[in-house]
Amino acid sequence: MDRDWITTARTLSEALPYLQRYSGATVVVKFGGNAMGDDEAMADFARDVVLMKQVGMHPVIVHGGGPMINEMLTKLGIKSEFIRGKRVTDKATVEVVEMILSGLVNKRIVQAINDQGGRAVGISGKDDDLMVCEHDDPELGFVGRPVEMNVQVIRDLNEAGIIPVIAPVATGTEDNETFNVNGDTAAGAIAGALQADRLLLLTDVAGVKDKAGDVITQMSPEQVAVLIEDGTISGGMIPKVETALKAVREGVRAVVILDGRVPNACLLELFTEHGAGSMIRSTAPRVKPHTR
Ligand SMILES: Nc1ncnc2c1ncn2[C@@H]1O[C@H](COP(=O)(O)OP(=O)(O)O)[C@@H](O)[C@H]1O
Ligand SMILES: CC(=O)N[C@@H](CCC(=O)OP(=O)(O)O)C(=O)O
Repeated sequence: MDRDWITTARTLSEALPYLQRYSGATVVVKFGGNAMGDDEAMADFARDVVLMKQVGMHPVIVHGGGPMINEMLTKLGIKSEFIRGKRVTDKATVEVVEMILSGLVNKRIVQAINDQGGRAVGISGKDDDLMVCEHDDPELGFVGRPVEMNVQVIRDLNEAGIIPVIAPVATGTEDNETFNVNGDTAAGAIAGALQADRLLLLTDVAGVKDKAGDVITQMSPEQVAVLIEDGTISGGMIPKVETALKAVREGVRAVVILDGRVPNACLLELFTEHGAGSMIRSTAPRVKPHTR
């Protein structure tokens, strides 16, 4: 028989313990704008997500779209800057953010999943008051810090066989304000509220790197604090690791930061022993998040 088929059958067979372990598991996947790539890469990602659902997991997709927001802001002549990995967001900027994230990016992912035979529904943090925010830091403007999570809508979609695709835009606690939420922060808050089994943060690097540039495969919360303090972790990696720490404190079993540009990144992480990237697990007692 053709050796390729034998290898395929063996690979499927070797996946059995992982399929059993993750049956019924909730896995929140943060799909970063830099990890998205072209239509083919998007289709690959979508196929992994549909496969996860098919084998009995509950994948929940929270996406970013920073590069797409940058492109539109540049076209419109609106300047933008980041502080500790978060975009300073004024009124004009938050309108562009909502348009790009809830519109363009969200629907592209929804369509890609549906094209692979899945049933995806796109929502934002505003739908059913999923994510209610307060101002994160006054100098960031309309950047939200989630303070109340209402994740029943996600559970309902999961149970109905639907894959939720969530844009990180949220409602404020007063005046119907719209908040721009960092995609990692939103994914962490959703994973915490769902008490997810895994949070995968897909990005454009192989994982969190140490001073020498080598990926750190397992990290403790104490180690992360030191690496931020001494500047080894900077820019967009700061909200990622801060999210990871908060999520494990809130009860997420493990968070993995990995390269979403690698083909079948999610499947490699979940269904093989070749899981790559940096894993952060809790050592501290769990703190229940505020959730409905
Ligand atoms: N210690 C580090 N290890 C890996 N990446 C780092 C580190 N410190 C800063 N970074 C930067 O963080 C980036 C990932 O954050 P970001 O660009 O916001 O990704 P995404 O768009 O996927 O959310 C990497 O491309 C890298 O430039
Ligand atoms: C507050 C804040 O920084 N919001 C992000 C939201 C999008 C995002 O997080 O996109 P990536 O995951 O692709 O970086 C922004 O405006 O870029």
